[in-house]
Amino acid sequence: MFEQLGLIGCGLMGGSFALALKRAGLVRRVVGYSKSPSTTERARQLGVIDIEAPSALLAVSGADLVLLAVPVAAIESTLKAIRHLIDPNMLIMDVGSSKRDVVDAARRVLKQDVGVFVPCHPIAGREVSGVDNADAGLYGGRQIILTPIDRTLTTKLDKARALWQALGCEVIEMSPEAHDAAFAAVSHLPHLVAFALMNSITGQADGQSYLSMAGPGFRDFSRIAASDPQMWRDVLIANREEIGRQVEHFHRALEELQHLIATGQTDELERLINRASHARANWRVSPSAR
Ligand SMILES: NC(=O)C1=CN([C@@H]2O[C@H](COP(=O)(O)OP(=O)(O)OC[C@H]3O[C@@H](n4cnc5c(N)ncnc54)[C@H](O)[C@@H]3O)[C@@H](O)[C@H]2O)C=CC1
Ligand SMILES: O=C(O)C(=O)Cc1ccc(O)cc1
Repeated sequence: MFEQLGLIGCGLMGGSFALALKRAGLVRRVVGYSKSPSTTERARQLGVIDIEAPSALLAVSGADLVLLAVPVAAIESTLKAIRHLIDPNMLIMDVGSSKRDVVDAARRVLKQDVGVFVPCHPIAGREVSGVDNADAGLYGGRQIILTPIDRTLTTKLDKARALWQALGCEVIEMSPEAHDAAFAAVSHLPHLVAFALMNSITGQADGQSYLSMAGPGFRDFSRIAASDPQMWRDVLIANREEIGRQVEHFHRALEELQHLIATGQTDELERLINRASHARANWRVSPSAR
């Protein structure tokens, strides 16, 4: 049981975390801060937070648990804003979609106090953002990746693991580097491709007319293109090296298919589609992707 959650970033992820914690009876009170005062006010009106804080520092004052649920490019400035009130009794976590940049920022800003920070990435979320979409059930049954570093205190890591498990998550641990390599492939590239697909169609003279005829396959494929622009701008920039590698792999795969189509190599084309089809059919849907 935590006395006080200091929530910085009262949006989809932060708001859902606060609601989940409250529903599980794991927190006595939630003090929240978001950059825009109207968002913080809305979070209180919705019962996501109990008290509005006028600054990140004041949200952290008196907290034994702190969650940073802001876009990844805002993590460093947020840590700078709160560092004077960080004490050894606190557990500080984030939910950012990239991890190397986040741990680098935490090392730079927190220095000898970095051990209280446990970097987290819930493989839960949606293409919508904002506190109005906050949902106490968002995390249940999902995977959560923890990316501790050498300085992360074992006591804090254990506490973070127990907390996410109490919210019904399956906890996985890996290095920030391994995380960023994997999620460049299975999350960041798919979002990038979805953005590119939408722009490629809408950039054509008849694009709107084509879109008006699209069916369920297009709907499934393109859903994530509606995701939050600021959040994704930050993630794509933060993990640019790994994403660059994945874009090259993807280019090669696309060019190979394009070549087979252009040259009418039906057998080889079918072999490659067959490979993709089997891989997708045999993909054991993890809890986080259900
Ligand atoms: N949306 C998703 O599906 C997932 C998002 N994430 C990560 O979660 C984090 C938050 O994303 P969402 O909740 O989806 O975004 P959101 O836009 O719903 O919420 C972010 C909140 O942070 C506030 N904010 C922005 N800059 C701030 C600052 N400097 N100080 C204080 N508040 C600030 C915004 O006003 C907003 O209320 C991001 O780092 C994202 O990478 C992780 C997993 C899934
Ligand atoms: O909308 C979806 O299906 C997602 O994939 C949500 C999501 C977005 C970003 C993350 O870092 C993790 C999950």
